[in-house]
Amino acid sequence: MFTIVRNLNFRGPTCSVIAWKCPEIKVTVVDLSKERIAQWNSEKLPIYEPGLDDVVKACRADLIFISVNTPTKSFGNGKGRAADLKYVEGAARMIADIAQSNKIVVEKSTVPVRAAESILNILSANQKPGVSYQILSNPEFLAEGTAIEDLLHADRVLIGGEDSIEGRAAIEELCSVYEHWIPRKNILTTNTWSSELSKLAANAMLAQRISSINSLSAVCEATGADVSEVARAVGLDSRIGSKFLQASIGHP
Ligand SMILES: NC(=O)C1=CN([C@@H]2O[C@H](COP(=O)(O)OP(=O)(O)OC[C@H]3O[C@@H](n4cnc5c(N)ncnc54)[C@H](O)[C@@H]3O)[C@@H](O)[C@H]2O)C=CC1
Ligand SMILES: O=C(O)[C@H]1O[C@H](OP(=O)(O)OP(=O)(O)OC[C@H]2O[C@@H](n3ccc(=O)[nH]c3=O)[C@H](O)[C@@H]2O)[C@H](O)[C@@H](O)[C@@H]1O
Repeated sequence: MFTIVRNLNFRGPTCSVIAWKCPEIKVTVVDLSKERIAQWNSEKLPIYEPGLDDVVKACRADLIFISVNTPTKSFGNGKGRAADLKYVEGAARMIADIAQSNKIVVEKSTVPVRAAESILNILSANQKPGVSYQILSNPEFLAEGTAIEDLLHADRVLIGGEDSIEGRAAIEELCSVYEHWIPRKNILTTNTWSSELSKLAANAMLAQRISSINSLSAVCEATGADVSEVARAVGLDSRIGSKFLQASIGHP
């Protein structure tokens, strides 16, 4: 999915929040799927959605967000484990094809570390004269069901980029969008690989907590302890914290 925001490109809930918080910015979502386009055009989603062709042809974006799906590979090396980057690579080829001026390409999809390098390789291999690229990593931390709340009151926004004059300028450009509603102190800037890895590390640590409390719930059953009492007692330790300590196969 691409979204052009006064010359930027974004994903669903994120771009809705940007459209709301940044009235001077024009937000346009682009998706390969006609069905998705129709959904964005439906009454449920409050943003205007022109067709993919028009947007691609008129692509004057300065910032382009790649927020495409990164499913688990279903064949080849890493089958059943690794992320399939074919949609990310397809999006990069599309950008290389349409770019007429310098672009900041923002990697919003959840990707393996150094995916930004693959994006840059694709863009560089198809680079036109007078067009240069900066790649930023800006992982999404929202959870489904609380997307808007997570976006509006994000604990932090993470932006990773190249440590160069151009890289830092690109980071600043993206910071200026988020600063419409996120306090600057909550916008973290890092190098590209730290940002990519932090997203995977956050997901892994959240999963570990659920996994640990679920294991403890088996111990509770065997011993007569009550897992919610244990979770509360453990979570009140400020070093541990109370979130993500609900044992279950998935709570509502
Ligand atoms: N959904 C969530 O709660 C979160 C998702 N993420 C990550 O964000 C990324 C996107 O996730 P979702 O939005 O849930 O996936 P999704 O599968 O719902 O949407 C991806 C969209 O990208 C479109 N697309 C694929 N290639 C394209 C191209 N070249 N040009 C234009 N559109 C293209 C597809 O048609 C699809 O509609 C994934 O990497 C996911 O891991 C990260 C955090 C939270
Ligand atoms: O990278 C992603 O895709 C997202 O993955 C998770 O989000 P998500 O999987 O949508 O939803 P969660 O709220 O994390 O819940 C995951 C599952 O764990 C369960 N859960 C959660 C918390 C808990 O204490 N116990 C528990 O069983 C939930 O019921 C749910 O079934 C992370 O929370 C997001 O920050 C991240 O952006």
